Amino acid sequence: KCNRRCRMNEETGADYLKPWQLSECLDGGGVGVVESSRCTSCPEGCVVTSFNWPWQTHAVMKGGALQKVDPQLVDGHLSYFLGAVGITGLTALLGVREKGHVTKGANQTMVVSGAAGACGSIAGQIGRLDGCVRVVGICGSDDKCRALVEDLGFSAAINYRQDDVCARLKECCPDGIDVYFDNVGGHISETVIAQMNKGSHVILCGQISQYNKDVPYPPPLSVETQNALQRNCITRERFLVLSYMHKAEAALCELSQWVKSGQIKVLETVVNGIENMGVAFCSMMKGGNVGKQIIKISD
Ligand SMILES: NC(=O)C1=CN([C@@H]2O[C@H](COP(=O)(O)OP(=O)(O)OC[C@H]3O[C@@H](n4cnc5c(N)ncnc54)[C@H](OP(=O)(O)O)[C@@H]3O)[C@@H](O)[C@H]2O)C=CC1
Ligand SMILES: CCCCCC(=O)/C=C/[C@H]1[C@H](O)CC(=O)[C@@H]1CCCCCCC(=O)O
Repeated sequence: KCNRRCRMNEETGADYLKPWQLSECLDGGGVGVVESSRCTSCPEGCVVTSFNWPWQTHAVMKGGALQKVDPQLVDGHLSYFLGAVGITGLTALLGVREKGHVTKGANQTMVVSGAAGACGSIAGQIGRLDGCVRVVGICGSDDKCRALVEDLGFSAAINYRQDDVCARLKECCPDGIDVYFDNVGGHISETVIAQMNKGSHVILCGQISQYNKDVPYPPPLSVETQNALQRNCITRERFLVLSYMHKAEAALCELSQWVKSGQIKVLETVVNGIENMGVAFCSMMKGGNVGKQIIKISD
């Protein structure tokens, strides 16, 4: 079994995230301020983040398990450390840079699936900043499509729940597709790959449409799509952000500058109060968020 609901299944084959345990506090990415401390490296008042932040209003945590961050990097907007200037931004930036082969002046077209989610909304903007002349997003509602084009500067957006994805891709990508940032997998990705140019590149970021299925990661493709990859010399290599953490510091500086200068716009769906954590989590699992899903516990 290799699905990627790593926190909600005993055996996923992923070694980077362990399942939540019954009767133990749930955890996830979090950021906050130290209220009192016996740790010299994390004194009172400093801002810290962790991938294993307990879902509590207050928590006693080991200093060694926390990463100190500089609020100036996000102009005080601390939730950005969980998204655009955190693991999400790193996934988008390093995914594009390591696997996308985006080249300025090469007249490339990028397609992003899951484009209005946390990673996709940043990845498309990075594609544009790095030199793609056209960036097309695929997502699940007209409101999300509007946000991609009007707020984030995508060239076009396709609502996969309503539009004919194949026909709309042909319209929006008249020169074919050179780079595909794939967050979702399944039939959407097979439709995109069928329109990819010779020597083009798939950034295999995630396959969220397949995560509830009992299939290996990455999930198998149809024979037709495998043939298209081979015939057109399309690369499709597995990408995991944790394999590139030695590049994180420089990448976070770059993301911070782009966010502070407004060249990257950040979308967040913010829900207030720890009592709404469960509702927000379930909404996120159904695509209810535009940009990063954030729960604000306190000021
Ligand atoms: N490789 C790596 O190192 C990492 C990979 N990831 C992967 O990146 C991807 C995006 O994660 P992230 O942006 O944080 O998550 P989000 O939940 O913010 O966004 C994912 C989006 O995918 C869309 N989606 C969900 N189910 C389907 C489906 N069945 N078909 C089509 N679209 C669907 C949803 O929007 P809608 O359907 O409305 O468009 C949703 O908003 C995931 O696959 C995740 O596993 C994340 C972190 C690191
Ligand atoms: C310990 C910090 C984890 C940081 C990496 C990360 O963010 C991974 C998160 C996964 C989570 O389990 C749910 C997901 O959707 C995330 C991505 C998993 C898909 C990537 C698969 C890559 C691979 O295993 O090759």
